[in-house]
Amino acid sequence: MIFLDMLLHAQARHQTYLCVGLDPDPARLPGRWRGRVEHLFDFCAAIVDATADLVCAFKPQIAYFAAHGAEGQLERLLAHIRVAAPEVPIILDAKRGDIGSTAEQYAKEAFERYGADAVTLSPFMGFDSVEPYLRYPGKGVFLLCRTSNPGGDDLQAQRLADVPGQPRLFEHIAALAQGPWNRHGQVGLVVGATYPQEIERVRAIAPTVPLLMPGVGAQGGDAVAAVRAGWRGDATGRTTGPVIVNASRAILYAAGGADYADAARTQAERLRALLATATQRHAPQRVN
Ligand SMILES: O=C(O)c1cc(=O)[nH]c(=O)n1[C@@H]1O[C@H](COP(=O)(O)O)[C@@H](O)[C@H]1O
Repeated sequence: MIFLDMLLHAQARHQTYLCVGLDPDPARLPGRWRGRVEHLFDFCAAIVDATADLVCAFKPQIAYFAAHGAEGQLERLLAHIRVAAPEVPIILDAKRGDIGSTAEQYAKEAFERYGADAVTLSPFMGFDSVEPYLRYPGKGVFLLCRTSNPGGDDLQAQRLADVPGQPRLFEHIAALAQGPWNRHGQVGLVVGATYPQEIERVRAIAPTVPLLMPGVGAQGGDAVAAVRAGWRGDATGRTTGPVIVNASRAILYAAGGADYADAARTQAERLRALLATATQRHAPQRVN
């Protein structure tokens, strides 16, 4: 199944906009696993098992594994998600961006080595740095647009004097993602839940692309405002502009002891319910 269909199907089936980010920090592992890199997989797999029916995506962050030479555990984790939650798409958070020949290798890593359904990318180097990922039919890419961090403004809010209307950079990225860069419906955007006004603006420019919205929980973003700004549906409640709200630390480290997976589930349930209030008239349509 292609990424977008998987996403909409998981959203409808699990009645959720929640994505759990898998960012395992060895220093924050529970109990006797604390500081022990060899337990990154065990920790994340338990989180996956505890939350699989509450999410529309999982988003493993590659740096949390690569920093410790634990890519093998990341491979095992993706394989585990496939078995434990075959209906849930996996967004590999890698934020790659490089010339075409190198991008081909990164695309191979994301889609062939790890078997992800989508990947996060920086659009900074232009379309030829994104195109190698789009050669994988049905796979998704999420371009950084208006990121969740305050420093995102440094570049993303700058106006482009040579583009008609002098849009801000993030607005121009949104227009590219909705239009010329999105030849086969594979492109989405990353917009921080910390900036609902900018989400509103991005949605006006890019009405149908999926929006990945990190920044709730630890970064203090307003989850409900973000969904209200980003989600679009028709009169029947069918999603026409999907949103995916990511939370990592708020769920992973909801408790520091043996009950960490139960606590993660409780947090995920709370956040899922909160997100549902944002589109109360139109919960994702249920499918079997
Ligand atoms: O691409 C991302 O996922 C991303 C983009 C962005 O603008 N801000 C952002 O926080 N992220 C990622 O989303 C996750 C947020 O983690 P928490 O703040 O713990 O929920 C991390 O994995 C970040 O790398």
